[in-house]
Amino acid sequence: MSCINIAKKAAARAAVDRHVKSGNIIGIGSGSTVVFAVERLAERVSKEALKVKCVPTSFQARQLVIQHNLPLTDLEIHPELDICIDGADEVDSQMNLIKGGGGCLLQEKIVASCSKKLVIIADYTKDSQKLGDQYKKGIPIEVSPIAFVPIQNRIQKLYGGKVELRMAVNKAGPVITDSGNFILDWREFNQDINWNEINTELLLMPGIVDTGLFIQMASISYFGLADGSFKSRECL
Ligand SMILES: O=C[C@H](O)[C@H](O)[C@H](O)COP(=O)(O)O
Repeated sequence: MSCINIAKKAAARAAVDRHVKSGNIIGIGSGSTVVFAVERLAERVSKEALKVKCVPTSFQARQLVIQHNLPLTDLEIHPELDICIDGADEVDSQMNLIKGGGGCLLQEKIVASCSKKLVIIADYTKDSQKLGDQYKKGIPIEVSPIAFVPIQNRIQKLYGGKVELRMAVNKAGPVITDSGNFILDWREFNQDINWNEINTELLLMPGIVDTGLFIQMASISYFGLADGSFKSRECL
């Protein structure tokens, strides 16, 4: 296993072992790190007869839950969750996150907002002082397809940097999210920005469905290290 995967697995196991209890309704995030969390959850369910129900945050998460024979539920049946376990593309020193590198952010944010606790699992490369220190692919912004050009122009004019439409791989045209929208990636932004203010301003722009900025939503982050150990950071 690569160092990165060893680290992802360590963070995922720590989160599942420390936070999941029998009876929990759990939000299942998206991405490659969450795969290790679902594996560990399935292991605990079979070994400890742990009773849990899972709310997926994406098509990928739903498939993962189904493949591991974990009980599925949704926000209509369980609008309040005990915990949501999810990955991140970057975590800053204030526990602000960039998410959506894999195209999932809207459903992740909704499920996280319904959870008592958002637990982030990530490898050591995601642990930053400031957003943009290490993650260079930009801040994902989910937009209604008809609005992508006006939003692109408005963000560049107001805040600078470069905003690009995310293009699909193995399909002509843009990435379409699980909710049928486009994704803009905002790169080369000013890192000393007040993310809370900017996020609020972005969310007020008609056409922006949501942003990959998760401001002060996470309760704790687990960062796996290359040797299989981990460290954690809690929200102050
Ligand atoms: O769109 C994807 C999600 O926000 C992921 O949670 C995030 O990109 C982290 O994914 P990974 O665990 O693969 O680094």
